Amino acid sequence: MTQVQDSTRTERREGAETPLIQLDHISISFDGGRSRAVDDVSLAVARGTFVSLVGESGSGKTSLLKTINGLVIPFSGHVNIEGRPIPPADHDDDIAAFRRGIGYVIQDVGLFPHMSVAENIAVTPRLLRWPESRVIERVKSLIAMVGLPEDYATRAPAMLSGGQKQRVGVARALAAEPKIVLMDEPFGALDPLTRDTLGRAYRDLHERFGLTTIMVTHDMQEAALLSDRIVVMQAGRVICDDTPRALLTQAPRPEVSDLLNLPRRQAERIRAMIEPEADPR
Ligand SMILES: Nc1ncnc2c1ncn2[C@@H]1O[C@H](COP(=O)(O)OP(=O)(O)OP(=O)(O)O)[C@@H](O)[C@H]1O
Repeated sequence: MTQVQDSTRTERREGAETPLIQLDHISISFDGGRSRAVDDVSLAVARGTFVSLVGESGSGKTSLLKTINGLVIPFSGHVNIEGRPIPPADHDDDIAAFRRGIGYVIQDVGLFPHMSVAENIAVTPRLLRWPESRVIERVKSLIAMVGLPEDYATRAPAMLSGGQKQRVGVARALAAEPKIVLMDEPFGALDPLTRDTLGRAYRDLHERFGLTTIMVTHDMQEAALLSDRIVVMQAGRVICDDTPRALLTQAPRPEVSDLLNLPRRQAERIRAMIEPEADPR
């Protein structure tokens, strides 16, 4: 898990079958077409792949992510999941059912404050009218899988730390056995150690459940350590789409190098504080 993901695994997956998620020439505009937050982006994601969307603030990552669960409607272009278009936004029941099939984890996890941890995790299975025994079993196993003690099931969200809330958020997103999980800066508000631990725990769940995950992150190290594929966006366009290994070993364009090299430059600056003679500036 702490290793850079092997590119051969991704290539095998990418070639194996029809993409689970297909974005074709997606453009997004919030002002009726005068400007574009996302500009003609196409992306095919094979089943089982973990993709990170990275890029500077305002580059269109969140907007693009939200087209996959229909929270943002593209100005032009098509989104297909398993070869089918997503239901129209005005078909309330269809779009609600469709969204229940996609896990969604956001930075401010948005747990229902009046519900316990277990009740929060159970929301979607109950909406889907799972038998209660199955709901209870699922909640119990997810609480264990995300690394929370069993007796936290009855706690209110207000009694949890940020990292614990985020674990509940992950459990809730996985509760109804989605095939696809979308994550928007899921671990962004956490301290670096918790962030690393939770990221690796999530990657294990991604493998275990055979998920297809798309994660927006600002952290290139996190993207490199967790993903099979990194998509770099700039000003609404994709400027790079490759495996972490390829990105780290080949010479990408300068905008991408800047993002990739930041952790190394920071490490060098810290080293220079300790050993002034090693100052790279
Ligand atoms: N609901 C909205 N209404 C108007 N403009 C929006 C809306 N959502 C996003 N935008 C604009 O679209 C552009 C892309 O925003 P988006 O949130 O997708 O970028 P991002 O790469 O996810 O940024 P960040 O990393 O800061 O979250 C920005 O210029 C933003 O201001």
